[in-house]
Amino acid sequence: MGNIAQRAKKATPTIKGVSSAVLDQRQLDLSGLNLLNNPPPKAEEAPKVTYARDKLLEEVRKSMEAQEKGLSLVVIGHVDAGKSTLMGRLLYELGRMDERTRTANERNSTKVGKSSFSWAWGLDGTAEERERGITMDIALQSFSTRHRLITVLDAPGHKEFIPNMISGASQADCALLVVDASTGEFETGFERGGQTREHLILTRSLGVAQVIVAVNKLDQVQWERDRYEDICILLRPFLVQSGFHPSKTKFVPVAAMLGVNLVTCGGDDAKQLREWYKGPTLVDLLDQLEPPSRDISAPMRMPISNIFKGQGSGTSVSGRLLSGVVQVGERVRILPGDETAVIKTIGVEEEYVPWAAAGSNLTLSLVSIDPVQLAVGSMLCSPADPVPLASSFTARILIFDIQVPIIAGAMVELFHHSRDVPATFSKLIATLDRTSGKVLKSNPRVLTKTSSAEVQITLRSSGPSATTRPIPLEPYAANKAMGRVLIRREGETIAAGVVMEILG
Ligand SMILES: Nc1nc2c(ncn2[C@@H]2O[C@H](COP(=O)(O)OP(=O)(O)OP(=O)(O)O)[C@@H](O)[C@H]2O)c(=O)[nH]1
Repeated sequence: MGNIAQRAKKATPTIKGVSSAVLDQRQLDLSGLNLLNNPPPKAEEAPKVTYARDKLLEEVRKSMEAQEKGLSLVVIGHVDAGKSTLMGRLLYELGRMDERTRTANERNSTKVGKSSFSWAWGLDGTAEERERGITMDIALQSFSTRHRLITVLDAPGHKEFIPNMISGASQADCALLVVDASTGEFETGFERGGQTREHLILTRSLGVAQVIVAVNKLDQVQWERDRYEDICILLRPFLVQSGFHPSKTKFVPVAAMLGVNLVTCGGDDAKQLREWYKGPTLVDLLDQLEPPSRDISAPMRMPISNIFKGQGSGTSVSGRLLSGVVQVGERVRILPGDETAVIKTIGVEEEYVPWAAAGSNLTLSLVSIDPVQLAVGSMLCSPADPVPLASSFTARILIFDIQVPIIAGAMVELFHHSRDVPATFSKLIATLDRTSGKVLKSNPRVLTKTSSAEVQITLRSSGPSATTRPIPLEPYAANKAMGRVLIRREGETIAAGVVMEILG
């Protein structure tokens, strides 16, 4: 959880329209999350809500119309494609990283003999990440373009961190795929087993429909136009096959380390690129991303993706608000379990706010709750409209390019937002036509690669003594963001699907 916790530690939020006396108290609360010089614990008072629900919805609608259009972006791609470098350099070019931080990053990365990672230094937060030169957790940053406020989730490229990547992609509206144009490197990432393919399929399966492909490290191939175009030609059909509409797929040539064509295509380093490229920069493309529609009138749903336990001054949780609205003082139910908590503060983008709407990535500090009741993967929801708990359900799934076919009884890992639980394909109900969804065969014996099927999935206990705990899950028809699942087996993603019916 390094990065987000660090961000909370660094953040000194201000509250729009709130007096400084209140601000001080709230700032104290935030520093309380990080336990450094905490004042002695005090009994927590639960604040009261400000708005009646109708008034709040009205307020949210008004403000959404007036606001900068916000969206969250997951940065995906094969290990070492240059994702962290690209984000570090982009933040610097946009004035989100100051010169002092940049020099410190450069000095620190050189000190440990990893000077080529200096741009990634600020994003790859933990000591282990820096030592290994890879991203393990999801780093959260934000920046503004002319028309958009973009929250960035920098996902780890390394194969063993795919579960973190799933957690990142399930919080995103759009994706930035970084590919390495160097000779042989694009091919390695794109081969079976490379993360370029897997990340794209996963991201699309989790509902992300727009993607920008940054073809990076063009300096390594002498800025060759042919190399850039060959990569686009190889990727286009694969993107369509993975379910990205061509109109929602954009390509851009860049060299992240040199800062070429991120914000501008000026300067000496970009001279060779300018000879043949006259198109938009990366930021131009980011600025044109379509903001997604937000489901604000649906019941509140927020899966917990991180927890920061305080000593005395409450506990904070972070995650994406999938649907609905929340406000300070509101009581929320935590599922699974019977507990409720009261929202004391809402942090969005290093600012405290009185309310937040679907689509925002939030840090909520909670009171009137014993922190042991909170777990990563638990769901916060409105007490009046709790999420159903499921230990068995039917789903329509799309099977990936697997080598070992799936049979009834196959043991798998089920991923739903930040949660993963052991499960079994308890029944193979039917194979389906991939396009029309019509039943091709009832009760099939096996499911083979790239087929579509309806199956029954049942959770199982993780050990002989453990009992199976149902998880909060909803049919896709009731709540799109709540009804998507991914299925993995032995470290490989084998299928993605949508929940049809909760059986119990
Ligand atoms: N020549 C060149 N090297 C680059 C460029 N962008 C990144 N690199 C180098 O590529 C290496 C990997 O960069 P990272 O940004 O750490 O890659 P990543 O995709 O974030 O890697 P993971 O976090 O491990 O998935 C570093 O040595 C960078 O300096 C570029 O535009 N040109």
